[in-house]
Amino acid sequence: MTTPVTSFSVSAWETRSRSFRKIYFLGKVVGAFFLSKDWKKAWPLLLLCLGIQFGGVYLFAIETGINKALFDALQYKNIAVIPRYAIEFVAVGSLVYSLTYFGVYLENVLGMLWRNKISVLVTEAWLSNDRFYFIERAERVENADQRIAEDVRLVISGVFGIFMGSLRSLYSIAIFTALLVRRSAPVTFHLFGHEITTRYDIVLAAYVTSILATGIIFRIGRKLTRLNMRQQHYEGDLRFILVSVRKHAEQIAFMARSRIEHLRIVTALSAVMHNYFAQQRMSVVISFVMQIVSHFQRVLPLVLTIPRYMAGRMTYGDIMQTQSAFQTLSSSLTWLMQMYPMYSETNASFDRLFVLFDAIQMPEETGIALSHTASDDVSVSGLVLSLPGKSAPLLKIGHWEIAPGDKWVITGASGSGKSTLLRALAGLWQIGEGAITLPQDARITFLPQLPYLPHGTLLELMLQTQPPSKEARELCADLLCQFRLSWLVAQLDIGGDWNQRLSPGEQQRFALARAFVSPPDILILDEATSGLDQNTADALYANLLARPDLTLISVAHTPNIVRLHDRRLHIANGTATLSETAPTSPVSLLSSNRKL
Ligand SMILES: Nc1ncnc2c1ncn2[C@@H]1O[C@H](COP(=O)(O)OP(=O)(O)OP(=O)(O)O)[C@@H](O)[C@H]1O
Repeated sequence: MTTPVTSFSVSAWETRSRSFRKIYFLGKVVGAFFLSKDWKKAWPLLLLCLGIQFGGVYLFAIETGINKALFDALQYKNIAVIPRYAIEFVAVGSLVYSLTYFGVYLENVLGMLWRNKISVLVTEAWLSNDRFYFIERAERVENADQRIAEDVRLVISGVFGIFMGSLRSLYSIAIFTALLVRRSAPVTFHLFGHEITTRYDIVLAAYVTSILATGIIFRIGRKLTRLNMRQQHYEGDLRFILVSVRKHAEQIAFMARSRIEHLRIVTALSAVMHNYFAQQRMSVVISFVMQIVSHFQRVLPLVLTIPRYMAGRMTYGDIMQTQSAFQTLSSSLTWLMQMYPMYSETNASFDRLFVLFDAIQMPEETGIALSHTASDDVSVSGLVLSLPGKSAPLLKIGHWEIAPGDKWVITGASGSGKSTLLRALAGLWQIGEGAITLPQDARITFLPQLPYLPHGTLLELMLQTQPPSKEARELCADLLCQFRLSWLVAQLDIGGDWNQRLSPGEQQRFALARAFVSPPDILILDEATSGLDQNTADALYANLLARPDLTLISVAHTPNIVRLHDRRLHIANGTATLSETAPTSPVSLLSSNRKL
């Protein structure tokens, strides 16, 4: 049983409750950036962002004071001080706006650094110990790619936005509530038969209207949140279909399925469009309600302060300052209360990301012990391969010993478990029981039926992580010639999608050539020459068999390939039997094909 050893590892993960695991993951998302060696970048940036936020709110409060003084000077025709206040107003206003934009820039930088860190860690955890393979094979998580690319971004921007927005709103509420307390007057009203008197009429008006506005918007907004989430889902479905058409272009073209695919795309597009229209209708309603509320909140402080102005208890500047403070307080209160939709969207993304993380951390159900020893032999004993959710075993092998230089072929009917056995040897199939030991110092290379050729030049694809030295280039050229791809030597530096350009048989030859850039001690082939004609397959096998130190384990169906091996593991009725192969010695082939 293996637990992924990653920067996110935690012991006995599966024994913890889901809530614990979620909180742990949230702690990791925050701690992996702010408590890691990145703290030297993270904390100064965060403190700078907070300073700018608080400074901006504080300066805005000062700006409202200057604004008041300016209007008071106008009211009392005190012309001499007007230029000074006007300059101060422009200077402080410019500073507020500059700080706001600089703050947004810094927040974006911090958000991107944080997102990058978490994406790197999640990707590392996903790719470590072949977790991505087990998760895909068991179909445990859908669209892992989308979760890494999209949900990390949404979670970071959501968590950061909620944190910064809440602090800014709380500070703003404190400052502008204090300011409005000074402008408020006593008011008496009746509520549920009780007479209530408060000294803070303007403050009360701001809180009550904000709560009411939030209630209305929240009611309508819940539907919008659902529509937003559905939109993401529909967009994801559309992307998935388009990617799958691109990936399976040839199969679709041969099957003449383009009309069906077109219909699938049109249906997915239609779901995107209809949901988008519903989303837009709801957005218009919400914007309309918000505009009305905001107009009302602009007029309300005037309604409350004008009688005091008329009675000479307030200046014109007081009215202007009160109105501005009232609007800022209302929008801060409303923001704080409207945080719920943002929270629910962030929570939905967090949940999706957590499901992936959880799947990565969960150890595989396993009974097969794979270990590495100092022995040169590969040894299999008491092996039982099972399928998920099925009690009847797929395949049983009592004892199987593979000595260095052995050439084994695995045969059996389709679906008998040949590839599954190879997966078990590679540590990619652990369901069952028994033990497999592999030589610890041997280089083992597995070749599936079709190789993985990501975008790149042929030289990059061949060398993988090795540096492209002159010797390495010569070796690649020689191997391409050995495996009958001499025409590719001139194209070593050409990049592109070689999976598309090369025929399956050429891809198989390329994979064999690539395998010998770092020559393996044990080469395991899963029908890795199935796309070749008999002569070419024979010749390539002759090349492999001519390497006496190379241990070869091949899955093959064709008798000519089977005959080339000196030992055979045959699977029938769920049981493996070991034997020598037919007497056709590969030696004659070797002599005629020694140089391919
Ligand atoms: N992830 C899985 N979940 C459930 N069943 C699986 C899974 N992977 C393989 N199987 C089943 O295990 C059986 C053996 O599959 P395997 O690929 O090993 O057969 P094979 O002998 O290599 O077949 P072929 O010669 O056609 O390649 C098949 O019935 C297959 O459907």
